[in-house]
Amino acid sequence: MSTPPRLAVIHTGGTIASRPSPDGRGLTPQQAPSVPGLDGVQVHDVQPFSLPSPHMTPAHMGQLAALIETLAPDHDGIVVTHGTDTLEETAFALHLTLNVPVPVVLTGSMRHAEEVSWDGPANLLDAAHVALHPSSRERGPLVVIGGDIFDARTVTKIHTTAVDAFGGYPGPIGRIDREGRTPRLHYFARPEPRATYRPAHLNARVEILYAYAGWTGEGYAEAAQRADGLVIAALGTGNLPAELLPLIRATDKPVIIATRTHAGPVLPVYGYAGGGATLVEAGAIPASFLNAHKARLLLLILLGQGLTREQIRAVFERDEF
Ligand SMILES: NC(=O)C[C@H](N)C(=O)O
Repeated sequence: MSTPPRLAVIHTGGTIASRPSPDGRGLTPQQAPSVPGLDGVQVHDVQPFSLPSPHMTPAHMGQLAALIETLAPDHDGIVVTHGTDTLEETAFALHLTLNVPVPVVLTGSMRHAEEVSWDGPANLLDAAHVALHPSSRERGPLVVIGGDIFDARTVTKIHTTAVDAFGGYPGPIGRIDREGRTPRLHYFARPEPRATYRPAHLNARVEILYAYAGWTGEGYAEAAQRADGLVIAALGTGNLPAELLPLIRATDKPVIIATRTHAGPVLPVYGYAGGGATLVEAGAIPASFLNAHKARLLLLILLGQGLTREQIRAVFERDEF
């Protein structure tokens, strides 16, 4: 007789574990959900903490990575339930640091267990099927919501309330549906090799500044003084008002230029003061296609690994993530 597949489900909180709190103060994580209808699978539930995802920190992400590494040798797949607000950050931190042979799939829900449109069970079952599927191997951590399968590098939350709350350019890398009870899973591309990192710590201070028309650098000097590195959610292809150029030139810590635009790369093409080409000439590092909060995690991890500004530049320039 063949041994049943072994699935670990790590519960971390979020709406998928939430209900209205008895004191009437709103939703809070209370009870981890169980995977519905997974016949013949050995499920091992683990709950390292139970947090609303706005309370997640890089330290929790590191704790989660260590737990996954411990569980991986004895399981065929791992599902992580997580609040959706910062799910993409945890997924990307795991993408950058985890090197385990079994699929790791993050999921959550947008509606809680007492709503008519409760999407937790279906997302959890989809995530379990994806995690146990052999074609999910070697793809890095995945995110499964509403039947769509996303890569941790590109996935982002795109809606505050809709059930299909996740997207990101260029979109899902696969799809899971069910024919009756049989899962039907398709990937649209083959797995790619990926760099992983082993930071000694996740304590670097990396702050994000958000650019806007008329910004003359308010908050920049203070942030540059106290942080180990900065990320700027800049404009368009990575441009800023002219006043930022001398401030960036005077900063010897890494300054990463991401974009507040929701899709597309940062490219140093404009040569006016504050244009992307002038920022790079002044020492800034383009974030490629990473959004600001993912660029922040990559910088935090590279700083934790002790890389210099030029080594950090090389990682971003070569898309080694
Ligand atoms: N849908 C959700 O999970 C949102 C919730 N605020 C969280 O991220 O914990």
